Amino acid sequence: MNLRHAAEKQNCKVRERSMTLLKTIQISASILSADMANLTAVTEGLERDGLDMLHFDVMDGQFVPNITFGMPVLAAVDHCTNLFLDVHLMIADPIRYVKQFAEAGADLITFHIESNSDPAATIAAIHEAGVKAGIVLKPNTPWEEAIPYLEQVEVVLVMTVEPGFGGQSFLWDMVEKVKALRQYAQEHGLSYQIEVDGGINAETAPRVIEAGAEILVIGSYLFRQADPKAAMNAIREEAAGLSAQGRA
Ligand SMILES: O=C(CO)[C@H](O)[C@H](O)COP(=O)(O)O
Ligand SMILES: [Co+2]
Repeated sequence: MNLRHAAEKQNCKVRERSMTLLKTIQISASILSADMANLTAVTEGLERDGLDMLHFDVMDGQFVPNITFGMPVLAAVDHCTNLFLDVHLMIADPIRYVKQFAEAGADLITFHIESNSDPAATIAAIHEAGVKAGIVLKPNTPWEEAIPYLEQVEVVLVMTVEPGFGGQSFLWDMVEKVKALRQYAQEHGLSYQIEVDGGINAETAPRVIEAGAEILVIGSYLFRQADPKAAMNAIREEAAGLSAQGRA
């Protein structure tokens, strides 16, 4: 019995898979900072609060010096939520696991360009599995290394901390990388969305939005909030204000 079949036996509602990213600014909550013992309740609460996506940080202890969770956790959450599932693979040779993460419910799979799988083949495998594909750049990887793949991907994820751990401080130099990727998309008529991940909070969010980011991964900041809905709305209002001023 595969994971999807097994999870369907649970008494959870079946999620309608959304294959479109509709809103201008989307918030993807990194469950790395969530109360893992109460993941279903946390997910349901955030969905009610208007969250757009759930971000799964998959770490293997090889590509990054930390180990988190894999397909079984994704499959269990998939069958308890309608939220879009954003899977960030921080693993060696990610192409090996594309099919399994797709079967477990991923809507978007992002993988590191620095990993040892061929990026073009990995993007093709993700698309073949019926899932949106994205490439991830570590802070020290120049944005230009993404150029050969930018026509193929739906998302480019700019790491704004070193991958491996939640709760780190935002690397301000990454704002220029986001700007460069936004400018390249405009100049070449490309439609990839820019996602940022690491150290996003009320202070850093406006700066990355202004630079051109559309998907914000928020972990520790969101899960620290007494009122996550108010925190998400404040960031969206700030984004709307920047947009009205022509700054985003
Ligand atoms: O990919 C990640 C770490 O490798 C996490 O998604 C990221 O760090 C989010 O957590 P926080 O908002 O606490 O920085
Ligand atoms: Co992440």
